Amino acid sequence: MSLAVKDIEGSSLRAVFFDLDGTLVDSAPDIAAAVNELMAGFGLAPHSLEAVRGMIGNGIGALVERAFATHGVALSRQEFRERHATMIDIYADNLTRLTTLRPGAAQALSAARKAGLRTGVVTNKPEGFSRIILSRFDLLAELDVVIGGDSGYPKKPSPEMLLAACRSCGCDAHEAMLVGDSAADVLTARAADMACTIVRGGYTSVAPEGLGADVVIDRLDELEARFFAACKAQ
Ligand SMILES: O=C(O)COP(=O)(O)O
Ligand SMILES: [Mg+2]
Repeated sequence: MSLAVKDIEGSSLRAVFFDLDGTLVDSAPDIAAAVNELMAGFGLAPHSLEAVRGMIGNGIGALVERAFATHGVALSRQEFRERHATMIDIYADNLTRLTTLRPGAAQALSAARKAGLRTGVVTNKPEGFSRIILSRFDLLAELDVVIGGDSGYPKKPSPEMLLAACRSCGCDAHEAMLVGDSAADVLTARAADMACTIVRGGYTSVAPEGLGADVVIDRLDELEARFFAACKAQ
């Protein structure tokens, strides 16, 4: 266990930031439906839900590239721009049709608030889409900050989005934790010198234990007893 996690278990935790896709929400079914509508438009076969889960986490652009590359199609810059725009249009109409909240997500956020922590979402998904999804699940009001892949910072695994979330919550990286589901999240937290917890069952091709996180949990509502309770006692 890293020094950072030992510290925050000792109640110096002031903020908790969550990844969105695969962490707070299971959005892969809507993303897969949109990707497959895009594929069909180009006469390409649909991808399985499992395959699409493996393409999520580095932004919609990376997802579009991977979806075509898996069919052996390399896109020119112009083709990429057009298909990315089409994907955005398709997905915009289907953000919460099949998407569900991951178990314990709402409980974890409200427990963090009750413990007096600042809260945020740091995701590679566009910020506007993220806000719509969070609002649909009544989570937007529980958040101090939402930073998306188009909010003006380099995407995860660059640490900038996470550091911007810290600034906006008035805390230091050592006083915060990132809760995520994938390698991108662990790399982002490491680059920001922040503790990282991974929740099982998200979108990762590597087993959660192999990602190098400080802590691995089964469900988000484990965060309360593990980390937030000590803050409440302060
Ligand atoms: O890849 C995306 O668009 C978003 O993924 P994230 O919420 O896991 O960062
Ligand atoms: Mg994720």
